[in-house]
Amino acid sequence: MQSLPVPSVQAMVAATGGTDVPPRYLRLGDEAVATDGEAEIPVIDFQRLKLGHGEEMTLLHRACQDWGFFQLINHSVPEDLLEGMKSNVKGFFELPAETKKQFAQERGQLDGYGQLFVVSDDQQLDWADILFLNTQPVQERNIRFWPDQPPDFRSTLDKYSAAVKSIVDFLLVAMSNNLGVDPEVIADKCGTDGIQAVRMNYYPPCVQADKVIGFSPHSDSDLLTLVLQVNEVDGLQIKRNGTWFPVRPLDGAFIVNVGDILQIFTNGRYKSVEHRAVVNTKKERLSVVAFHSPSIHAIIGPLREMVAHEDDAVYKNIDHDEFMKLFFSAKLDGKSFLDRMKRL
Ligand SMILES: O=C(O)CCC(=O)C(=O)O
Ligand SMILES: [Fe+2]
Repeated sequence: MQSLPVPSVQAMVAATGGTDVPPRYLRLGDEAVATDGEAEIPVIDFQRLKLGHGEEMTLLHRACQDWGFFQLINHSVPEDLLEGMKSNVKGFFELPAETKKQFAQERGQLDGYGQLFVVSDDQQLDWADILFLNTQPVQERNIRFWPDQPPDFRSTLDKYSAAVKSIVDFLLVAMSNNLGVDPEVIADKCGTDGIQAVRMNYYPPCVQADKVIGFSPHSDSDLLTLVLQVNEVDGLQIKRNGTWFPVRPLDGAFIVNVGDILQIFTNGRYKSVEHRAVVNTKKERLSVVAFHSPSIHAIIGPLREMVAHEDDAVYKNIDHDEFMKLFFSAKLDGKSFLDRMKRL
């Protein structure tokens, strides 16, 4: 795994609340967490997509261009695997703090329990109950940080991550076809060492839920993110045309976010989605978020096939390694990070 900038003491204290890892919410002040009605979020049926239905392909293309976001009706991950993943994640967060701390992140690394990857004094912390694990490439796994409790946590995450990755691989081929790009182009960027990381989020309830934020507005830095909501508590919101909308996941559906790298690869044709998470006054909320990125050795920049003339490139070319370091040292602030990737 690449090493990250070493966090300042101030950032570390902010990130961990000292030696403990207590829930600690970021107050919003007068900024409201209110949303505005419901949005008709695109729903894509994975089965129909696999069967090559033209309508579903068109829907997918529109969703990526206009929303950067859709729900994916899942027909591929078996129900018992989804349920197993949910119960293992719940089980982990219910363990005593002392037990969870055995899997605490180490400085400069991403894997493990906690928020040490908050490396900038400027990047405010939302809350601290996170377990982040690199799941692909397999040789980059740091099993030392994979909980061995509940007992089948590791084997379940192993199966779940493989199942989710194959959905993403399929979606990237369908998207390439929609864009008129040879699917091999993105496949080559991922190579045999495309990155997948799974972040498990636990948002404790907060009596002043309307005055705090669970996860600050941001877009994901990757190609595609698949989110699984673990319990019945909603909290994810997306921003569309300047307005925040709540997301109510359909039963058995994944939420799919277009990430910044896909926006960059497509030179802005596909748009990453700005989103945030709010919390509940009485109930905790849990989510499992799987991020998918190219190989760490790939160049991040507009694909040649997406740029008619060199001058049309909106974004610069940057090493993935450097891109990640910049991302993890930046403040979570809507889509401002992506703006910094623009050519001058
Ligand atoms: O908890 C959620 O639903 C979303 C979390 C999120 O956006 C993330 O982990 O990047
Ligand atoms: Fe996110």
